[in-house]
Amino acid sequence: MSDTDTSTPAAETAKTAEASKESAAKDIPVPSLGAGIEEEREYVRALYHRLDELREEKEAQLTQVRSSGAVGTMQNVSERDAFATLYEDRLAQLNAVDDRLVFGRLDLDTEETRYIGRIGLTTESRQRLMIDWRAPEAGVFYQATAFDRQGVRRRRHLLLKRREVQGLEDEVLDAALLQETQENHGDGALLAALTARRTGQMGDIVATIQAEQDRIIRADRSGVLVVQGGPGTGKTAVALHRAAYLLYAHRERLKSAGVLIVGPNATFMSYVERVLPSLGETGVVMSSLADLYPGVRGVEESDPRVAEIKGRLIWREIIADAVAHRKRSIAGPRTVMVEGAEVTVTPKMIKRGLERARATGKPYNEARATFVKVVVKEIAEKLERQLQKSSAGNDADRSYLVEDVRTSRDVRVLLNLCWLPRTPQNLLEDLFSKPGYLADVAPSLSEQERALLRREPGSPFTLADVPLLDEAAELLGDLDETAGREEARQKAMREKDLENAKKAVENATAQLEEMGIEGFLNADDVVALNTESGPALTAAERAGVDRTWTYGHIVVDEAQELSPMQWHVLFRRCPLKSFTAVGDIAQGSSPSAAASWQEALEPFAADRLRIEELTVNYRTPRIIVDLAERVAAANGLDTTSLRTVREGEHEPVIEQVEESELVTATTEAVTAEQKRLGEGLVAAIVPERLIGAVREDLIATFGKRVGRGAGSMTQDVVALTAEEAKGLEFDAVVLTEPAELLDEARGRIGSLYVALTRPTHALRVVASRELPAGFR
Ligand SMILES: Nc1ncnc2c1ncn2[C@@H]1O[C@H](COP(=O)(O)OP(=O)(O)OP(=O)(O)O)[C@@H](O)[C@H]1O
Repeated sequence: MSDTDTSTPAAETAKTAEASKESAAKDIPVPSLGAGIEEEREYVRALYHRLDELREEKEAQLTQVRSSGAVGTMQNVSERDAFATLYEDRLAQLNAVDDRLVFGRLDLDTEETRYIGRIGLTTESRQRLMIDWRAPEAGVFYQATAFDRQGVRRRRHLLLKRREVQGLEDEVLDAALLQETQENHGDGALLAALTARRTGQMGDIVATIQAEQDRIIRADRSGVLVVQGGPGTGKTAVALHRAAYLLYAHRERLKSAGVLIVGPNATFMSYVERVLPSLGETGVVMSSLADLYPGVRGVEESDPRVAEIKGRLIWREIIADAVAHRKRSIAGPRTVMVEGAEVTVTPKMIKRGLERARATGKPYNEARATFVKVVVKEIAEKLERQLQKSSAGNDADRSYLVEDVRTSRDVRVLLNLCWLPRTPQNLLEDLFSKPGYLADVAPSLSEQERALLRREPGSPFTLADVPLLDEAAELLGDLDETAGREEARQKAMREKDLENAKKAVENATAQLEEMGIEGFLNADDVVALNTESGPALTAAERAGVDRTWTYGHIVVDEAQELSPMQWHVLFRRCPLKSFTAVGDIAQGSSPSAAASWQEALEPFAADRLRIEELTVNYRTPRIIVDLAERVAAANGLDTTSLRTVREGEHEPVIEQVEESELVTATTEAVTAEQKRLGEGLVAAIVPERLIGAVREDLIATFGKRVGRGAGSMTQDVVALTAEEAKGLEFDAVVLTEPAELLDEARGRIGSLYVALTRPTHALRVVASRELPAGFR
């Protein structure tokens, strides 16, 4: 296809007919039911050939569109940018799905064969080569069982390494077929995935999604879906695949509104960041709870009591009162100087301004603009009357007076005294550094609680401050009253440009489809991608920097940790209340962690709550889960007993050492695990107090192989606190001084339970103190 093709419609039709005759002859033969690995390899090569072809086409189109001022029917720069964005997006998607492009094959009762892969692919002549895993026709690949075949005779897993088929795994569901074909047995695709070495970066599970997970992934978008599941049951994996599924099934709506994925911290976000791109989806916003307020990264709140207080919903009222508190009239008349003239401002004049501003119903800073306008006008009129009087009725034009009043220093001071312009940051800073102010607006907090909140001005904002900043921003509104107008003007201009772009894309849609790949952006998507902020920013990028952006869906991981205020902020960002929240009530360790999902979500979505449960642990072997469950039970934590996929080969090892040896013993334990595994990722989970020393000691032994947080491919040793280990997993874990981890969490067993369930293969405990109950 060429954007500059000027052939007549008749000539075009003739050409297309010829082309499809030619390509029909080139239909790619689908390997038969009895096909072995060589035939499958050939087919997979054909799939990659098609992928490469599409990629080349896209690259050529992109080069062409970039190098030309205006192409074909495109009339302006905006159109060109829209096309460039479209091609770049598609190219990024085609590149992202290269690794293990295809993973499944279905043979059906109808004799139809379907290949299942990361995206849908068709030839130019519309032969369907591969189906997107999210398409309805692919659903049976995950759902069919021997008891409920759903028309499936055989499910075949194609095990690829990069582009190469390395093996086949067959599950024959139709008994009659067992006689006819030779089954390919192996380790099992699922087991192979589960025992594979960890890299420090989460991978997708698209090839081996299990039926109970698939049902959740494809569940209806509306309402709040809570997925409760013990450690390692695939909650994070399911949440991310669900985001990809929803983007596929509701592309129109979600591509422009965006999907937000929220996780507990930056380490976790970088652990999961590659999953969605590997599924061909890039249009999501990922944010940790600390980053939800643009421009601020909340630091850890060091006192859990403070975090708990700041998590309460009463802050909606406290902040509303704090905002209202800074509006007041004056006690008596005040004289101000305007360009050498004295004017007396009366409380009545101020009151009229306050009332008019209040009547606008706008947020604080925006209503202040009305207040300023009204009072300035009142003063100017009074001044004019005075001048008229003193110049004996001289009716000269005195329209300049308004500007004189506005710029008078006295007037500005007076206006600020009555109605101070505020930012969320300075409002919070005042609340926490001025005890009198807090006492006035937060009578519901005890004196002791207020004392705990006290801090010096200039202290960094914390994780627990983030929702309070957001609440304040909502009530304060935009500080710069002119910003909105300029934005509106630019928006109108862009809308006009984009209407043209949309027309151009529509013209080309038919041709785009012929490129043979499903799920292309349509004209609306292109417009949506470009509206308001120009072609350089995608919807996701714009949403990420805009606090007031409302999303089409929000996914929350480790949702049990959220405080009521954090939920409050998230619900504001999705007025549709379309949520997927995954977590484990038993793993709760934050001071605001909820005791039940109902309790956590009732204030926001009582009638829209659905709870699903995942019950199989895919990560941790039985022998380690047994220990974790024993420790949990002995410490009064109520966990549902998990089924596990693997028994495990390595019994947990417990070493008792002297206090002074803790650090070196940790390094030795890491070394021992490294040796035992041969290759893989080993984590030392240690108390906060020891993290620095352990890291240093590990670096002395392992050098650059040591990383903190989610390691990259080259880092195979990491040292973290229990809090940081949340949601992550490692081939082996060395757990240092569990009794201290329990102290750190003020006796809450949740984070120790989390630490014990991180390994995929082995666990070693190093302790100097007495072990918490349940370890022996
Ligand atoms: N169907 C599956 N196929 C292959 N691997 C899977 C499957 N389901 C889960 N896993 C793997 O199991 C591990 C645990 O999954 P995940 O991290 O999503 O669990 P989780 O429930 O979020 O755990 P936690 O609550 O302990 O953080 C991951 O390595 C994931 O890739």
